[in-house]
Amino acid sequence: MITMNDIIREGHPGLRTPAETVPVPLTESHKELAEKMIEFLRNGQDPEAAEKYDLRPGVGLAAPQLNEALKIIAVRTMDDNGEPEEHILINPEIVSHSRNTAYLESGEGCLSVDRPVEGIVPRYSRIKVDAYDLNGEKKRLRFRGYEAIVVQHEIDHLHGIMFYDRIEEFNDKLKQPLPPHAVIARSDAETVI
Ligand SMILES: CC(C)(C)[C@H](NC(=O)Nc1cc(F)cc(F)c1)C(=O)N(CC(=O)NO)CC1CCCC1
Ligand SMILES: [Zn+2]
Repeated sequence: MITMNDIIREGHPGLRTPAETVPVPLTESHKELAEKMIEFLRNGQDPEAAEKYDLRPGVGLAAPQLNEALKIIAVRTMDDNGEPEEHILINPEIVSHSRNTAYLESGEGCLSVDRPVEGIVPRYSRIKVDAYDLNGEKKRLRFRGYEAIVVQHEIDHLHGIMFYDRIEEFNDKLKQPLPPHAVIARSDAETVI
């Protein structure tokens, strides 16, 4: 099983290595890796397992964080009814997105970053993603709200992009604040304008 020791931290070149497209249908070993990634998120969100194996409560994980330069991401968030929603996305591509942007009011963190980094991370409010599932079936998914932010954070890892690469500085030259973004409260993950 994956534990925090398997996750590489900032400074490790693996986090800046662009991931390779995964051959479809998946090899057994790539399927196994994807399943271990989603299991890591399940364990991290189970208080007992998280305590027992000392896991951070992950909502998303990208293969490069395991020093595997492969286009595989796993996402596990709660839907509006508090039910877990899991996605394993192979070779995910954002094919279209909203013009609107959104961000988490409390900023973002990362399983590969062991320090708090202040600042807002602009994301698209809604995205359309083409990807393959574990069985090699092609699918087109739509994400919005908190889940869209997690998926964008993970797809960034496939391109060697860390969340803080996107933190905008207030444009002090013009002394103007950033253009209006929809703010997503971490708790209810509803878009609050
Ligand atoms: C870095 C860490 C803090 C562990 C973050 N977890 C997280 O936000 N958990 C969470 C959030 C809630 F709103 C409610 C809840 F129950 C648990 C996370 O997994 N990631 C994923 C990651 O590092 N992927 O590479 C960071 C998130 C920041 C924004 C999107 C993903
Ligand atoms: Zn991350």
